[in-house]
Amino acid sequence: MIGVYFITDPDAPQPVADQALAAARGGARLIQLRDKHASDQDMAAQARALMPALEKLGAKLVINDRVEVACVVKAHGLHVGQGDGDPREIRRRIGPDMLLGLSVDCKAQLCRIPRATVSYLGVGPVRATATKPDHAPPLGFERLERVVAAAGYPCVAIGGLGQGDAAAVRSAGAVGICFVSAISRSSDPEAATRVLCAEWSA
Ligand SMILES: Cc1ncc(COP(=O)(O)OP(=O)(O)O)c(N)n1
Ligand SMILES: Cc1ncsc1CCOP(=O)(O)O
Ligand SMILES: [Mg+2]
Repeated sequence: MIGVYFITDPDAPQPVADQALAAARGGARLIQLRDKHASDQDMAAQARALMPALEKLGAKLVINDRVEVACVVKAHGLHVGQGDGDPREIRRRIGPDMLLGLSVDCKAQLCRIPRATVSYLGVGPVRATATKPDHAPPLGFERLERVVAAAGYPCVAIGGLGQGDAAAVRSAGAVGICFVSAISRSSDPEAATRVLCAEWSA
């Protein structure tokens, strides 16, 4: 069970490091560092600074998109999308032990996943979201359930999710629920994460 998974938001009021630590203190077990504009060097420095503190809090750090950064900092995980490269080649580069997440936005993408490469799937967006302006058409909860049922991999739901959604995501069969703005844009990200974790565990 993955549980609550937080992705950092460089456009939110609080610094990314504060968001990540607050989410981990609030109970998120996976924290993804996502910044479309940071240099690899800045991303690696941010990751190196965060990893020991996150580990102490029982959380793992996942790098978004940047295979090289994930390798250099020996991150716990890497998350890539459909357009971010061949998962088999990415698995070869990161080695057998690092978590590898892959985004899926429809059932048709499932049969193209190379066997024994991916650790989990990020399925969504469930709803439309301003956090990712280039997102695929929203799935809704019914199609989420159908994708999860057909996946054959542990799935986390993502996109437009917030308080009140955990029960529907769990009943769709997902093993985790992923948030950006529900945590990053809260006035108290740690407290917001606690509420989301309590809902997930209820
Ligand atoms: C857990 C999780 N699921 C999906 C995504 C989206 O990844 P991607 O499609 O590569 O889009 P970007 O995040 O790179 O804009 C994700 N990051 N995390
Ligand atoms: C990165 C990503 N991939 C699909 S939707 C999304 C953003 C989700 O952000 P929010 O939780 O604020 O809707
Ligand atoms: Mg990507």
